[in-house]
Amino acid sequence: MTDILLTAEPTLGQRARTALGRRNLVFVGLMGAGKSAIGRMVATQLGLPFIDTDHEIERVSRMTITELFAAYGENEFRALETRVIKRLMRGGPRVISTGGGAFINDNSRHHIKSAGLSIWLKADLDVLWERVNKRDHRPLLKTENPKQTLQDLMDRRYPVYAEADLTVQSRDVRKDVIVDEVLEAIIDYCDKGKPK
Ligand SMILES: Nc1ncnc2c1ncn2[C@@H]1O[C@H](COP(=O)(O)OP(=O)(O)OP(=O)(O)O)[C@@H](O)[C@H]1O
Ligand SMILES: O=C(O)C1=C[C@@H](O)[C@@H](O)[C@H](O)C1
Ligand SMILES: [Mg+2]
Repeated sequence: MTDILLTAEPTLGQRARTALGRRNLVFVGLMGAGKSAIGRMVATQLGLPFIDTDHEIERVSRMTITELFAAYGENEFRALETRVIKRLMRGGPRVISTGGGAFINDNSRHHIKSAGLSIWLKADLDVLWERVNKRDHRPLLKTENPKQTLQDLMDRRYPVYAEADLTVQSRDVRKDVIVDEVLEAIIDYCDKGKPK
């Protein structure tokens, strides 16, 4: 029994955890990419706490994101989002899923880059649309043509998300497939530059 334990290979999650070290792992990408769902599962595999910035903003403000946008507008929301991200990046390591616009904001992106390994969950329009059109709690998509709005956001934001350290393609496959690809990507990225 003891022999089996001593010779067991580390799991993908354990290898990724070692590679990550003290850094936070920060998920970025558009609404519906899977930052919250995949982020939570990755945190479990890494044995790290998970936090979602949208939830944290709602907790500290005691308002929903929709109420915040309606009462104070997007600029105030972004300022609050930056403060929350700055605070979260000081602690850790943990897995942090950000709201869709967080990495686009210069200040928030700066804080993320300074203390985190960022990972972009990239998805094409049809995958995103299929996921977000079922619920209507996203203020930026309350437009005449939300699918076109999503396309416009992709056009504007994808060049900025591309600045993330890692990219994993989010698509219509089981979530654990994406989780494993995230863990592999962390290991590959952190092993780069190490002598073989
Ligand atoms: N690989 C996947 N296969 C099927 N469904 C998925 C997959 N990844 C995520 N989903 C589902 O898509 C929906 C949107 O995912 P999620 O809420 O995690 O996106 P998000 O990136 O956090 O979006 P937002 O920026 O709006 O918070 C959820 O219902 C989630 O369960
Ligand atoms: O893409 C965005 O700008 C947003 C995404 C959501 O996660 C929320 O943070 C909010 O609805 C704004
Ligand atoms: Mg989310």
